[in-house]
Amino acid sequence: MLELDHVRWTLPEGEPIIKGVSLRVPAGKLTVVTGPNGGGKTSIAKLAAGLIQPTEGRILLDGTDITGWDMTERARHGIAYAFQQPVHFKGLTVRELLETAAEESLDEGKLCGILGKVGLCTREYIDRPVDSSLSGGEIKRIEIATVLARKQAKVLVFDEPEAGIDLWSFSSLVEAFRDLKAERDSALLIISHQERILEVADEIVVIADGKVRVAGSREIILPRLLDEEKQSRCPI
Ligand SMILES: Nc1ncnc2c1ncn2[C@@H]1O[C@H](COP(=O)(O)OP(=O)(O)OP(=O)(O)O)[C@@H](O)[C@H]1O
Repeated sequence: MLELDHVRWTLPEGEPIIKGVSLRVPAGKLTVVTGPNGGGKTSIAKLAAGLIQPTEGRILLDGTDITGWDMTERARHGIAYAFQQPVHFKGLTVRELLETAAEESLDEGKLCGILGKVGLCTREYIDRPVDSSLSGGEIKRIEIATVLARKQAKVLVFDEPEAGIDLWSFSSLVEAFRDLKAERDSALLIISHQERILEVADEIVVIADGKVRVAGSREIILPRLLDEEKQSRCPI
């Protein structure tokens, strides 16, 4: 389980962005963080992955205080993170990237299986270099695939996996999240605005203005959010 315990994150200039957030991402469950633009969702994902450090509060992994650990240390201990804006891994092919993530060599069948989950069904991708010859949507999907490939990961964090992804690939991705929940005991944290991702959540946390506005089971929170949306009101 990943826990944020009264976490605050303040910019060096003194502006508070995350204003005392506590949340739990239990193993074997899918927790979706949603809320209005600029509310602090990506900042929470970055705090979880160790890209930024809290100004106050603690971050715990299975009860161990990992607040001071950087991203590399957290990755080594099983926290995998797919960025909202994907990064390029210069000089690596798709195969090398996925094998590095999986920490084993993967045959074509396994590689295609992982790529198929993000809608990249053809074998031609396997030996392509991960560089600017790939489209933004392809890079994004390959990055998500590297997180899916990390079988040993305890915590998987996806920041807006829907961004820049076509409808067909998105459908595969929603199925991949369903499968992840069913097949693994990892804690899943997804930042998303998408109703179809909210529909597969176990828990939903609504973040606005750097605070948790409401949190609870999907059965309780989703109908409220959809009702607010119909009335074009902010979910707070
Ligand atoms: N490094 C930074 N410097 C200055 N402002 C920042 C920084 N990081 C985040 N912010 C600000 O903090 C607020 C929260 O940003 P964040 O990216 O966490 O929001 P979000 O909920 O993920 O938004 P979106 O839904 O648009 O992706 C925004 O107003 C953003 O401009």
